[in-house]
Parts: sequence; C-alpha cells; structure tokens
Amino acid sequence: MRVMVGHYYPYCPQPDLTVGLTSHTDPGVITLLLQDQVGGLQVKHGDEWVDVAPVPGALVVNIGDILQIMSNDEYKSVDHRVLANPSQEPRVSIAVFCNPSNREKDFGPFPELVSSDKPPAFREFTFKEYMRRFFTKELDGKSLINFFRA
Ligand SMILES: O=C(O)CCC(=O)C(=O)O
Ligand SMILES: [Fe+2]
Repeated sequence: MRVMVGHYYPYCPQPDLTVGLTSHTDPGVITLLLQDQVGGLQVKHGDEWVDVAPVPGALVVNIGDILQIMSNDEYKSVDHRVLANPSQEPRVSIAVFCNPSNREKDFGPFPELVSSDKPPAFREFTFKEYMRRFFTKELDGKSLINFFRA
C-alpha cells in the first residue's frame, strides 16, 4: 500500500533549540523522497549525522524496517532526521511510502535468506501486531525493529 505525504517546514528563528523532524527509521519497505533545494535532511552513518545535500531532480531512496526484517538483516533501515529550517524560505518535501499490505500470512525474514549460517534475525509477526507496535512505540530510531528481533 503506497502513501504519499507532503511535508512543510516553515522558517525557524531558533533552529538550534529544536528539530524539523525527529530521528526515526521508516517502518515500511522503501521510501522515495523528493526534497527541494533548502536542505536539512540528514542520515546517521555510524555515530555521525551526515547531510543529504539536495540534488535537483534526484530522489532519495530509504530502506525501511520491514525490508530489513524481510532481508534477514542484509539491508539496514536508515536513521534519518530533518533539521529545523533556518532559511526564510519554507522547505517542502514529498515522500512516497511503499508499505506492506494487510495480509493473513505472517511477516518475517524470507525463507530463502535463512540458513544454518544465517539463522532468522527476527521472529514472525502479523501485520496487525506490527501496526499496533508502530503506533505505540517510542520516538527513537530502532525501537520498532528491535522489538521483533529473534
Ligand atoms: O522531509 C524529509 O526530507 C524527510 C521526511 C521523512 O523522513 C519522512 O516523512 O519519513
Ligand atoms: Fe522518514
């Protein structure tokens, strides 16, 4: 199920005191993100926040938590955030979230990616449980995915 979200970050007179969008990982499979030229998006690399400089016409593709789970930890969902906007011009971004759909079968690592060398890193769970955890989780980065670790 795809969801499109438009974000609007107005000018912030005191950007050091707050953030535009707090650090998180996207819960779905993949996110396609179009940001404008104002900038402020950062991804976490090790312990450092790295700017994702705007490139005209380029899309940012984020790996989400469900893809990390289905790939049995081969792909990692990325922690990211948006700084408060110090420029007079508002910042606008558009995200398309490619999310799993509700289905009867459980979610978990693909069997093809599980072996005796690589045991399942996550347990199986239902879509309903995933959504319930998503809506009750803390705001910090990896609390959702860590809940489903085997
Ligand atoms: O506004 C941005 O550049 C990022 C938005 C985002 O991370 C999200 O909607 O999950
Ligand atoms: Fe995000």
